[in-house]
Amino acid sequence: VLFPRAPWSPALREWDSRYPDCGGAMQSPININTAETVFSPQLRPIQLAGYSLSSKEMLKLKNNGHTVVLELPELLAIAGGYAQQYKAVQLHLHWGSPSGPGSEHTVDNHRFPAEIHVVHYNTKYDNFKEAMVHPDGLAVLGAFLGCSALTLVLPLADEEVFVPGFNIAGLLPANLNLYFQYNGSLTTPACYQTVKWTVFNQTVQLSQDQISLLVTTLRGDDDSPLQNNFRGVQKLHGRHVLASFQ
Ligand SMILES: NS(=O)(=O)c1c(F)c(F)c(SCCc2ccc(C(=O)O)cc2)c(F)c1NC1CCCCCCC1
Ligand SMILES: [Zn+2]
Repeated sequence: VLFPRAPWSPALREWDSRYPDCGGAMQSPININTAETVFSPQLRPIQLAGYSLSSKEMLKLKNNGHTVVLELPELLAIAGGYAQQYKAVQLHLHWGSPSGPGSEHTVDNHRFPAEIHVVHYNTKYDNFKEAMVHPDGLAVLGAFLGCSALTLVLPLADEEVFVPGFNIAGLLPANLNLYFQYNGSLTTPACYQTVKWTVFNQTVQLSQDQISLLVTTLRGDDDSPLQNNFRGVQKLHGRHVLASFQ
């Protein structure tokens, strides 16, 4: 296991003592206060390469006790919007419960039903384990999941299933030009402060029954329902959030 099981109650401060970066000054997620974002016209549209996978590719979908993870082939890459090349590692979700939303980032203190993270690593490093400890090592594309129709294959099984490849770009908003960008961290121990975050402004639509199916079907480590797997928002400590739009 890469990281010991991260206890999801945000109240637990034990992360900081066991993982010093978790108490650092560049932590994620954050609340994005749109009145304080800095419009940066030099931010180019995010471009995805290799995201449309043939159904001959089989992808492992697993419940790792904290979230549902879809492992991605390194074919997928960010081809625009970042200064260096990043290749995909995996995507996973954060969600709430039948009684409340569960995105990790908030916008003007609004929490969305759920949030998808597509994690990539900088190809100047040999692999993501090497990359994740370097400040320019990781790039995560985050998108808010709203409520309307979307066909998202989710593991109803507890452990792992294989699903045929599909167009992973369909899990991200249609408009990749409107986004926020800031320097932050992994939102789970060891909270490495090595992530350049892109959070899209447009939400991706999911059907309500699929959201509720997600939050009630997956089981956590101790077989309790896996819900509210989001970390509380962290202080900016003087960081600026850039916006690709006004
Ligand atoms: N939002 S996030 O990107 O920080 C993130 C989370 F918030 C996450 F909660 C997770 S899952 C919790 C960490 C974990 C637990 C078990 C296993 C396993 O048994 O294989 C693996 C990982 C999780 F996997 C990730 N992303 C991973 C972080 C771990 C290693 C870096 C590269 C993959 C992205
Ligand atoms: Zn995440």
